[in-house]
Amino acid sequence: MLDFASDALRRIGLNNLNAARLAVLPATDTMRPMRIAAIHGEWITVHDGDAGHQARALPRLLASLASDHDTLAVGDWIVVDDLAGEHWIAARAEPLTQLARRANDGRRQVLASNIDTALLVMGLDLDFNLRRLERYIAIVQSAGIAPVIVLTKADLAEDAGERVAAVERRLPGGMPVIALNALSGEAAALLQPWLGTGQTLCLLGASGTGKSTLTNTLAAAGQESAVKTGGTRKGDGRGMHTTTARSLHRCANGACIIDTPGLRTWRPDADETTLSATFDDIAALALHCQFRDCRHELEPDCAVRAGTDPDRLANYHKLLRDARRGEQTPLDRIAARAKWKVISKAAHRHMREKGKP
Ligand SMILES: Nc1nc2c(ncn2[C@@H]2O[C@H](COP(=O)(O)OP(=O)(O)OP(=O)(O)O)[C@@H](O)[C@H]2O)c(=O)[nH]1
Ligand SMILES: [Zn+2]
Repeated sequence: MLDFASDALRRIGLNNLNAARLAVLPATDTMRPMRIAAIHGEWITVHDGDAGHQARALPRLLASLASDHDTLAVGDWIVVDDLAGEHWIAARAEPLTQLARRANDGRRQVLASNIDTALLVMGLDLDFNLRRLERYIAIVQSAGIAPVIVLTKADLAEDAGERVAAVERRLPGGMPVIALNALSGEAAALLQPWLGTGQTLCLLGASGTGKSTLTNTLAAAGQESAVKTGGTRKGDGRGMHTTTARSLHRCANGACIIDTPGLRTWRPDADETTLSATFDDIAALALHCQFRDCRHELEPDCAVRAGTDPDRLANYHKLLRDARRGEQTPLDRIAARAKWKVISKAAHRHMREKGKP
């Protein structure tokens, strides 16, 4: 039986849903539940809430994941076995969420697992791009992760109020939009609703928008509250560490932040394939379309149109168009428009001729 009673695990993000998925894994007395905190090739840093350990994954676990086009990722909950003094990852709990992208070689690459909330960080100063923000939202939501829009540098921007209003107008109602100064301790108070025990967050956004600054501020707030409540740690005597193990940071009220190099360098507007990867359901249906190169627009016997919510499909088409446009040069764009003109003229002519007696 695995032991989940430990507060230490809660501090690195264990919640009831994850615990339930860990509980169904086959486990022996020598196994302990832990979380993946960093991956460097074969060696994986696993954390038990008190300390990090270096571990490797059992080959049969890797093989079974690979056969499902899946891999281990930072944030995964796992059970670790102690075999002759070495740590081995024996099993992985089915992740609640996975943020993935399609690698250059076409393989699915999981960037992080079990993230509840993504803080989509955008600066109110220079980096202000609503389109990119919408793309982050689409990808994050399609992965089952809740987006929270965080507009940093509220202290620097003169027209902050106007820009916040512009974001709110553009996004669907009810989407949280928080403007703040990432350097100020106040940031933790504003984000309090998403920082509860057992919550895991990640920060996504362009370079220089304040992700590190905000992570440090939230982690420091966690430290303060631990001191305030008299929280001392038994064991290794290293004191309360904010950086748990490279990419897993503890913050206020028991939430934690995943900050891996993969997430840092990932951009939602990278390419078309990244985007398609987040619409796995469409990719799966597309295998059953009559035409191999079906675009799921007007083609006959399209399995995607038959099996997908029209609204979701429209959104998918729109995001793809945007992605392509982002990759086009101005000349490409003119050529694409000219091509459409020719096609629509031909279609009109065809209709007119068909209409003749
Ligand atoms: N005044 C002010 N400065 C901020 C705020 N947020 C970030 N900064 C500053 O902006 C600069 C960039 O912030 P970072 O936290 O390094 O940005 P980042 O998103 O982590 O950038 P990368 O590491 O390149 O991805 C730093 O000099 C911060 O001090 C803010 O809300 N107000
Ligand atoms: Zn189709």
